[in-house]
Amino acid sequence: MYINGQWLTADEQIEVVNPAVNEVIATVPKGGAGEASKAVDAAYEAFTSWSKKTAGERAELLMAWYRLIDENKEEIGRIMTEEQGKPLQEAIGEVTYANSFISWYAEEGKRIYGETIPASDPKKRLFVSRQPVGVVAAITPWNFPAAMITRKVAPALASGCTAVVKPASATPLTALKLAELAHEAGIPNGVLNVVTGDSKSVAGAWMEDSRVRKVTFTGSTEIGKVLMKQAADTMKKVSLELGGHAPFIVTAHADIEKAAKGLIGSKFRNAGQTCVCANRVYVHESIEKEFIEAFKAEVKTLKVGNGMESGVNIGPLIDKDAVEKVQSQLEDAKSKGAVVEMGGETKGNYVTPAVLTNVTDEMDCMVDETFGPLAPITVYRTTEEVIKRANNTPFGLAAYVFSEHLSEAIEISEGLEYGIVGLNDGLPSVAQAPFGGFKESGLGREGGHHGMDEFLEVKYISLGL
Ligand SMILES: NC(=O)C1=CN([C@@H]2O[C@H](COP(=O)(O)OP(=O)(O)OC[C@H]3O[C@@H](n4cnc5c(N)ncnc54)[C@H](OP(=O)(O)O)[C@@H]3O)[C@@H](O)[C@H]2O)C=CC1
Ligand SMILES: O=C(O)[C@H](O)CS(=O)(=O)O
Repeated sequence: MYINGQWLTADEQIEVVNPAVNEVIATVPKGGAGEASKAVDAAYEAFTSWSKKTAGERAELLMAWYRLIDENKEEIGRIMTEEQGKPLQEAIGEVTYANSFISWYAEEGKRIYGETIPASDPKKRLFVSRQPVGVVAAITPWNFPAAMITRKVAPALASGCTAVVKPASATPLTALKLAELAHEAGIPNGVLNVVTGDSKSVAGAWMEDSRVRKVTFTGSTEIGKVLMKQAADTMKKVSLELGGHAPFIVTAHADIEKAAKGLIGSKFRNAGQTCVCANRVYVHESIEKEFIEAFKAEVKTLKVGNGMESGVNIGPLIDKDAVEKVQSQLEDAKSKGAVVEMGGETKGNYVTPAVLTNVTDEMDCMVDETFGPLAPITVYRTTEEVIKRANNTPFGLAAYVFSEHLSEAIEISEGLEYGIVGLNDGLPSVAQAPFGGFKESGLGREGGHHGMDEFLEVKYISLGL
């Protein structure tokens, strides 16, 4: 654990397992409520001086961190592949993606503008400023061990906030490496703290602590709801990036090859373990066979294996529970009439990319988040039908539409109840754009100037002359 610029241990340890080979590769301290509170002490103490630095001074330190991360991206990538499983090139790509939040927010921190408001009383002047909220608690998932941390910590620190971070227990090593580089970059003690350990004890202590003014979480909707309820006791600001169930719509006017490649990118990134992965595919009946053949041809090119091997596209899932969930959805779909066109074989934590056809909305994979390499394809007939079916879910994070017909594409995009729409684009996530969901996919946005607002309080100053 990295608290107040110090590396701390604990009596108990948490084992870190390489999902590719199911072997323990490291242990990290199992912190609890005591360490959690110590981290808040440090962050609270550091807040005064850190928030009084100029945005330019904070930006310089963030960019020093950025440069060290960039210089070490291969090493960080290897750490990530070994603890999370994603192929090395994809892991290095995530480090670059994670770093883009640091560089983007280092600059954005210099643009936290206020405003003056014309007074209705000539003897008054009205001002509005935006100030850092204070100590931020960030709780992050295992599927993007670097990006889900910097997507929170970069805007928090750039705005003048300080942070306490609890990474997923499955993937703490990446977080600790990022902390080591932050220390080396000269980010002052207490500004960034990383506590590894029992999530309920660590997060529980943070949620009860009134000094923590903001909680930002990425993970399951189930845990997001727990945190939202806990936040109410001390009225913390809340940002939640939760589960998804993305529809992927291929219309009669789609560029078939572009759609097939777009689905490969959306569905099989991180072996299907992202909250914005296509989870159900709706293909217009008129192009069903043509699209399925094009998609299967692309799937055949995917290589499954240990992420450290060159040329591997699909690594292992995070653990056996994840494999069992995919297997369960596959068996359920088959029992309800789905045809397995290819894939779905399992060995250890590996699952070969599966393509299902003859799918109906009653199958579990069309309702529950898969978080694995399973592509269920169903057909639709009208635009009205597909919008209705695509929206028939409690989730609302990402959706995809492939159509070369402008008015059709706009009509569907506008009709979808989702925070992110990939229009002829299977990979929409970038640092400069707002990422977040409608409905039970979350609250708030990360990325872009919207993502900075999550760490700011608006203050109105009325000056009597
Ligand atoms: N919208 C988005 O951007 C994303 C959403 N997700 C969603 O998250 C799920 C998969 O990720 P996964 O990591 O398993 O999600 P979880 O919600 O189980 O875990 C996320 C984080 O929350 C912690 N946590 C678990 N239980 C509690 C608790 N009771 N109180 C406080 N913190 C807790 C975990 O710690 P520990 O590891 O120690 O248990 C981990 O750090 C999927 O539903 C996926 O869709 C995932 C990534 C991105
Ligand atoms: O954890 C996730 O799934 C990420 O939010 C997806 S993305 O931002 O990397 O697209």
